Amino acid sequence: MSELVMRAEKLDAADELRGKRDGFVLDTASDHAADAAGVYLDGNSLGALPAVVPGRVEDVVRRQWGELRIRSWEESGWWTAPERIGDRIAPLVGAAAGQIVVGDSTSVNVFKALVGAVRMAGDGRDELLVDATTFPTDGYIAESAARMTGRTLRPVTPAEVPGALSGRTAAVLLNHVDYRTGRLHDLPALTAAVHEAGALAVWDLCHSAGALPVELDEHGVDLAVGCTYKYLNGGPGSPAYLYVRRELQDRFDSPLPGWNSHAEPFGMRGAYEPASGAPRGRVGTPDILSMLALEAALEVWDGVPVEAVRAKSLALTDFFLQCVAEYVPEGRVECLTPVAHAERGSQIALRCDDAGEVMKRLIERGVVGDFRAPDVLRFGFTPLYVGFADVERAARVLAETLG
Ligand SMILES: Cc1ncc(COP(=O)(O)O)c(C=O)c1O
Ligand SMILES: Nc1c(O)cccc1C(=O)C[C@H](N)C(=O)O
Repeated sequence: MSELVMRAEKLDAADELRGKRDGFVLDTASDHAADAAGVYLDGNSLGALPAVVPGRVEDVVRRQWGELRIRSWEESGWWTAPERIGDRIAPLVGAAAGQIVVGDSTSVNVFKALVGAVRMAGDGRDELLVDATTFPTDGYIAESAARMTGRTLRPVTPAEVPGALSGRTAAVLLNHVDYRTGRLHDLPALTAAVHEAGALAVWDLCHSAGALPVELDEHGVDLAVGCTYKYLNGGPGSPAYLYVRRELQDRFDSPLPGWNSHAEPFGMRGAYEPASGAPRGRVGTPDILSMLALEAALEVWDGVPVEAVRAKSLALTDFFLQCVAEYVPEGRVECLTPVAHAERGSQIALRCDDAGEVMKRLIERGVVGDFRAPDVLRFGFTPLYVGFADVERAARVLAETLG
């Protein structure tokens, strides 16, 4: 047995989150060739299925919808689900209750948050800064938000943000973890710099929530958005969330003031009067089936401290880098993810010229990561269900695939 295989066994034996894996539906050895039983390293795109979800969805469909029908808006708690589930996500992102609402896609929430931030910043500030390296949807929406609010959009890298801030800056949209490289940005320092300039900080948490501590309240983040289908395992297209810091809630002027965000939705009034608190971020009728699947999925977090998840995440990515260094011939791949823990999220991105082909072959052998154009192999490590033996096997199969 190789030294790395033995090391993986030891690390797995000492892993306090080991038992959490049983709470997920994952491949077993019999699904694949014995030497490459499914290793799922794509939870940074779509989290695996928590075992409690199918039964819950069945109950929501058959009993809550099929039998209770319209009564379920009250009796099954459908109407209040967006805030209730927001409060379930809150501790995972360091937020006190009452500040997060779940619903719509991340893209839609980026729009609400950015336009809301610009409106709160006031008329004198005519610039909007956006992370130039962002996942494309954030950039597209920021461009539209700037155009609609009459602001100028300035794309800058996160490192350039402090130098780009001025009295003209209304708001800044940043990513906590870069979707491509897995680089973790300094949320406390960047938020403080944005505040120093008198602007609002809006963070996209898609690649950090559920993988590492976020501490929104502690660092005074103004608004934040995130998806729930990656490290929160809510399922394909599960609803996203919007955080508006408590002190800003009364000033938040949503650009999508649908009837669900009205102070009295069933008053059916012609004049709009916004609800107070987190419900002000709602728009229209919530997507109950996805929303309640997410609520069930979040049960896997019961009793799991985010700090333990972070510690395991770093141990997994450290071990992957060690295995890659050991198995893959030098120079064949280039690691784009920072080695420093303070700068690393929960994924490793490796650059190689034939990345698209390599990922295809890896997936054929049961090691599932993903390819991001033009030349990046991405491997996401979800601490709740990825183990150290998986990591060793993935690196070994990668080396064999690279030839
Ligand atoms: C950083 C980031 N923002 C936004 C999105 C997606 O937004 P949406 O949920 O609207 O598809 C993703 C991934 O799809 C992402 O990685
Ligand atoms: N949301 C996705 C989808 O609907 C299809 C395929 C992939 C996704 C993703 O989430 C991509 C992901 N945000 C990324 O970091 O690349």
